[in-house]
Amino acid sequence: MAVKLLILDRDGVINHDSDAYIKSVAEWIPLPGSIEAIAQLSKAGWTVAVATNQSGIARGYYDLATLDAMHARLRELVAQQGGEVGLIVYCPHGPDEGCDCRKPKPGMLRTIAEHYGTGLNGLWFVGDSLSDLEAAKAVDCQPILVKTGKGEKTLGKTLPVGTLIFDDLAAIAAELIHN
Ligand SMILES: O=P(O)(O)OC[C@@H](O)[C@H]1O[C@@H](OP(=O)(O)O)[C@@H](O)[C@@H](O)[C@@H]1O
Ligand SMILES: [Mg+2]
Ligand SMILES: [Zn+2]
Repeated sequence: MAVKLLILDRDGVINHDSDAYIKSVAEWIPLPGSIEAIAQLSKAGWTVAVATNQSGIARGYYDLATLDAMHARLRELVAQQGGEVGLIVYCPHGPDEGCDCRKPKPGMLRTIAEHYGTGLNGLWFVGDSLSDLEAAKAVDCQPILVKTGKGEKTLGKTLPVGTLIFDDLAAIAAELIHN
């Protein structure tokens, strides 16, 4: 039986993104339909995990307490709709630190798969940036591009072979729940 585990990028997929980074809970604003989509998936038996680059920590734009508060808010909103959010993994490092977790490296995807005791092959990883899709490809996940956030801009780039494209997270939930 296929593992019902969906991995999501955060900024630009779950919530609005900003070139000025998302620096506070007040700036962390869900995209239309994203909370409902996560709740519906959860109630349909899917585990929804998150893998997010958060270089704003390394850059000093916000601290870990603020980042945790954003994720508590996400969990609270999904719980209000009767669903739950699974493991949230973030990379707090800057681009020049050479860590193993910053996308396009697949370290966070590996962490999530190990946490749930599953392989990565074919797991859907949903992102709005090319680095998300490249991370997916690196570990044989299925790269999924949404047009929200930076997705429209990413559409203009050369995408990994096999990338599937959806308008938004709601469309992905509809596809996974009803097929
Ligand atoms: O989309 P996810 O991975 O959830 O998070 C992306 C954020 O960490 C930020 O990533 C930054 O990229 P750099 O980290 O500066 O290259 C910029 O793209 C920001 O606009 C964006 O808010
Ligand atoms: Mg993103
Ligand atoms: Zn890292």
